[in-house]
Amino acid sequence: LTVEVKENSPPTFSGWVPIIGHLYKIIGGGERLSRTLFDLGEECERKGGVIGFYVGAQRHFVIVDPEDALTAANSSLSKHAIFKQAEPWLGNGLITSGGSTWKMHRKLMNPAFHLNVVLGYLDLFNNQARSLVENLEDEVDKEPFNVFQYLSQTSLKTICSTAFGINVDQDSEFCNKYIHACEKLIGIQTRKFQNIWLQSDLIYRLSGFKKKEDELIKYVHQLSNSIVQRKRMERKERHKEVKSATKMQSLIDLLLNLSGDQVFSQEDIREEIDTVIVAAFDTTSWSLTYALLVLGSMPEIQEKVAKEIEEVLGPTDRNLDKDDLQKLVYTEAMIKEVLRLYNVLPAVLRHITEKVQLKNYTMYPGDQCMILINNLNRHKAWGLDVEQFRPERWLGEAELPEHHSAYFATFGIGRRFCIGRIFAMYSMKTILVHILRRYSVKSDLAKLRLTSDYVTKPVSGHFITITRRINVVN
Ligand code: HEM
Repeated sequence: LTVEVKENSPPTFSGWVPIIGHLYKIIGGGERLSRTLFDLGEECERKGGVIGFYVGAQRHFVIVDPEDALTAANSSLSKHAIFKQAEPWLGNGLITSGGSTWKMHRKLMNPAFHLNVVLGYLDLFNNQARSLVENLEDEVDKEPFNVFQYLSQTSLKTICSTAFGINVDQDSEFCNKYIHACEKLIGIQTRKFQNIWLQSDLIYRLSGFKKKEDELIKYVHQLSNSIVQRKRMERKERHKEVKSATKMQSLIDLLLNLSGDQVFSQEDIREEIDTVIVAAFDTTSWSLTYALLVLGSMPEIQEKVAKEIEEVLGPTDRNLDKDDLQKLVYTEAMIKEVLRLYNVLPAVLRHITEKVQLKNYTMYPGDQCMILINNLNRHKAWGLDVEQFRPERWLGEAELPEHHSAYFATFGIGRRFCIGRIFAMYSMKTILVHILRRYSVKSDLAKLRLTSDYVTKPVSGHFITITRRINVVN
């Protein structure tokens, strides 16, 4: 009835009890999970950067030490047990797979996320941003509203029209239901992980969760199936095998070409589409929501961004191009600072398959590992003002911590870092510029309360108001 002490074990998180370990600290809903993640991070920092957290007898290494985090992320590429819950939905897509499948798929899919491919989507980013700004007209000078509802539609339509080449602009109702279904699925699967009795097939069925989950999965698979069908038909009509050996093909063309070569099965393609869609739209739209919340509460920063936009784009309503994106340095710094302080994914989670030597401790096969992004992003190496929202820190190398890849973990760290990072940055920048060119935003960040459904999201305090800017061209 004691913790099994393996060689080189880290200190144990407080509150361990026999048999269940710390399990009782995660049972419940999202706010409970959020609280525990926060406590884990705090205690881990106090105890030197690595601690042990036990879900029953299952040991988790909780890591906030940047050097150990990088070692762990690079030497353990298999995903944590929580991702098992998502397999009926995402199968063996990039997020859930490990080992040789992940290695092969990642290598083959990398070219579709290359900078030049993303730059080729700029017109589509602009189109989606324009249509968002038009839709936001309904909210001008009105009561506070939930901007996530608009941003999630835009982010979903953006990923569909770019990486998958299909236009779902007219299907707003389907998009709404799709977004809602993904949110529900992530919620159900996180609760299943937290509340261990739900992991019994019998109880899961009896609780009604299984039926709900099956219905939701059937619904979301409609989109990936229809993407494959539509694209296959299009290609047939055009007699066009986009056999380009170049790096410039969209993800759907790349996947369909690989299926023609028998490298990817029909199932593999569907799983990768489902994976990329949810990985892209949910993270991006919450990050944009946080950006607007921050700007709405910090008028001086909002005005600096607006001024830069006017200087770079001039008094026109034109689309942003590649050069504009490069010139918008303060806007980019502001987005990075939002991502640093309001990271949407709380942790990088891994399953340990081989012995891994950290600085002072050893992880063994069968252990799980939880690298806390929030704590890395707020490491003392950022300086005394680490908690302060200060975009200027991104404007010169001198202000950034040395080796800052491990201190900025919002997109993950090590070899499994986010494949869509460039896509995310460019699409978010385009959307924010279009919004801020036309509107001023107001919000009250002090009221923000967060929860964790694996994705960190607000439960309250996230509504904004908008007014039209004076002296803007459009
Ligand atoms: C602000 C937006 C985003 C954030 C904060 C974010 C964050 C992350 C994080 C933390 C990981 C996990 C890394 C790990 O497990 O080590 C990840 C993985 C991934 N992301 Fe993103 N992401 C964002 C946007 C996107 C976009 C736009 C796409 C696609 C266009 C995308 C596709 C993926 C995929 C497919 C993976 C799995 C990669 C792998 O394991 O090889 N993400 N992302």
